[in-house]
Amino acid sequence: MDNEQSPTATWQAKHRELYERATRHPFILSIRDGTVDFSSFKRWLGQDYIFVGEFVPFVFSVLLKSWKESEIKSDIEIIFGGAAALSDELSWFKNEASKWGVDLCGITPFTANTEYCRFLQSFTTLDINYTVAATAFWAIETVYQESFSFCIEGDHKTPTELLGTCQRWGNSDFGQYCKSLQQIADRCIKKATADVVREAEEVFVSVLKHEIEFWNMSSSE
Ligand SMILES: Cc1ncc(CO)c(N)n1
Repeated sequence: MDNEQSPTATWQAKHRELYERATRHPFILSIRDGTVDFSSFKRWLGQDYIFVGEFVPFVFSVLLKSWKESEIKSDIEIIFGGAAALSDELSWFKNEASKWGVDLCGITPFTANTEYCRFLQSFTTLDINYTVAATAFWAIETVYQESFSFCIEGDHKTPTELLGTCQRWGNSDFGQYCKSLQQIADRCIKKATADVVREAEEVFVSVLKHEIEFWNMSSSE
């Protein structure tokens, strides 16, 4: 894709170092090379279940904003698809947790998770505009897509027990969905005022930082 046509691709390049730290984190690399500590994986699983619980109102708020602000019907359909998939995602977490013996009721969120969830909550107010929220949504999904697809690409040694997890976010349909979210964000950004564009870029950077902290939290005690 031509970078001039895609503001988000420009930001991915401009913030390359941060982007790589989010999408090629040591935790992800340890899954890919098979050295991952399963207790870290279980910690990630329990924490991410809490995160996804907060992600539900976030995604629905993006859906509501697109309903109100976007004249493009396909935007609404794509975001609605993402929202509708969350019910299945929460069931997946419950099922996966029971396989690993993780008790989802007894989990307290760690600081990095609480802070990320608070960040998500800040988007649900109506004064955050669609462009900024759509950028955050795209970035959040894309970090997981790029991270987990790397674990099932090429010469990986990802443990069999973790393949399902990696495929959940790493599969090519999810990749296509992320590309659709990117097109939505790009189209909004191109039409936005300079202030909104600046805010969207800041939000992109914040998502990367929160994702890095989330991986750090999962992989260390
Ligand atoms: C922390 C985090 N980021 C992104 C996603 C993707 O939905 C997720 N489930 N959790």
